[in-house]
Amino acid sequence: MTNLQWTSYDCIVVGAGLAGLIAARNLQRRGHQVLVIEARNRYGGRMSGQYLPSGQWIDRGGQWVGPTQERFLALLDEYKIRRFPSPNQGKTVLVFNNKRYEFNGFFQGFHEGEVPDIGTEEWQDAMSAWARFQELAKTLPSGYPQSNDHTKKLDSKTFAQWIEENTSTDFGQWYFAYMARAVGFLGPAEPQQVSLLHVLWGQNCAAQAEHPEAELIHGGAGQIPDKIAAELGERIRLGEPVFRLNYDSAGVTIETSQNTFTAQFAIIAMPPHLAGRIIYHPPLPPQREQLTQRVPMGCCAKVLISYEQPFWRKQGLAGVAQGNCQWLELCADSSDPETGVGVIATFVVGDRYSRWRSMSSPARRAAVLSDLAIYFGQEALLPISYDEVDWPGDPWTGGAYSAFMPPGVWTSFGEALFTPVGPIHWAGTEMADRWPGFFEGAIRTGEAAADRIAFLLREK
Ligand SMILES: Cc1cc2nc3c(=O)[nH]c(=O)nc-3n(C[C@H](O)[C@H](O)[C@H](O)COP(=O)(O)OP(=O)(O)OC[C@H]3O[C@@H](n4cnc5c(N)ncnc54)[C@H](O)[C@@H]3O)c2cc1C
Ligand SMILES: [Mg+2]
Repeated sequence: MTNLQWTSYDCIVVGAGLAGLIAARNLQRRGHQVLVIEARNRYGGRMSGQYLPSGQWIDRGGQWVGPTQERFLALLDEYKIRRFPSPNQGKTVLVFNNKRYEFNGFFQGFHEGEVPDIGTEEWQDAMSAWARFQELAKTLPSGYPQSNDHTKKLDSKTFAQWIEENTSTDFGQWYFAYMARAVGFLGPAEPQQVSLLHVLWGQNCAAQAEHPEAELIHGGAGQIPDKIAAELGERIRLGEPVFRLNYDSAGVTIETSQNTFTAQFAIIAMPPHLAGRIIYHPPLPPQREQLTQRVPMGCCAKVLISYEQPFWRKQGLAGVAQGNCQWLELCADSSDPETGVGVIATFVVGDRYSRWRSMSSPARRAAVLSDLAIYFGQEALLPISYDEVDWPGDPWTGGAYSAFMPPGVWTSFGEALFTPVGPIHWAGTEMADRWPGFFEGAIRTGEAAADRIAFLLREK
């Protein structure tokens, strides 16, 4: 038997990630009685930071912000949190099929600056396919993918099929696989796992060309959850997984591992597959049940490696590297100029992750450092700290950076992603129609859920 709590709330928010915290804060600011229930013993979910003994911060979850992420920028301004440009002065390293290139440019779908010396045919192959990819993305209207003949056709294909049909060189193929795997395109995912429609949609509403990784945050994004939580005070309960939710037209009864709470409304603010693990009574509509069986999280670990200094700069390198090395396809300089410590953030993704995760901990570390040495030289072998964040192994997230849609999911079940069920409303970055998969998307869905509940409470 759990404890029945006699206070009844206007709204209970389940999940104290960024979306849930924003929803609860905004409702409380309007004078509503809210309660936030969080499974973990910390706030923030995928927004999570840590200070190292060197005084350097690292973001174990998300870290970057870009110029068109308006709501996130506004939040940073509101809490007077300072930003700095992501360090990118110097040459980018590309390693492709064991050959190493340095060039004064960068590509991430779009291309800027110098072209790597990869071969004209290879480069043209990638660039012309990229132009076709953008054209195809433009054929979709804005907003969530709707179901019609055109979208169904796109949703019946994997991204791997499209790559196969549209590129003719090894480099061209890798260019797109890298976009799906290393950069994300919402996921990330191996190209054969993700719907073509999903990556086209991601290109429209969360485009790399808008530079979502333009800036970093002094002290890290991980400081933000505590600031929002401070405003909510004792309205947040940590370490209480919600496992059951009963509902009817009058409201919800929510059971955690310790207590039972009641409210007029609930906002479930977490990735869809985790929302699907709660037992609902009565059962949710079949459409929603089917959806949450089909929305996997990206298979990705984040690794943060720090050095006494950003040593790569002495060699004229930017600390940005990309390529088809054995383990790491993307590395980014994440050093805060105010601490002087050098930090590389990198990711082990997809099938690489699965192989890597099955190795011993010393072997995993050696694997990451040996790839870093290929990109940046032998000094990479001597870090002052090494942190792995195994998001797929974390039961309260289940992967990184976010969920993605396999073929057929958007057009058959997509609507259930955002459709409320009686007093139950949904939030979380996965259901944003602008910057899904990013902090910005999480904030937007938290704000929208709070607006809707505030409106419904006024109507009651
Ligand atoms: C490695 C990594 C790198 C990323 N990089 C960036 C980046 O650079 N820039 C960017 O903008 N975004 C980035 N992201 C994405 C960003 O972190 C997320 O989009 C955002 O934090 C998601 O917030 P959310 O509130 O929607 O979900 P979450 O943060 O996942 O919050 C869900 C919460 O629900 C809780 N929960 C789950 N089940 C239950 C239950 N049964 N009962 C109670 N509570 C429960 C969880 O513990 C969690 O706290 C990254 C993410 C990762 C993991
Ligand atoms: Mg979060």
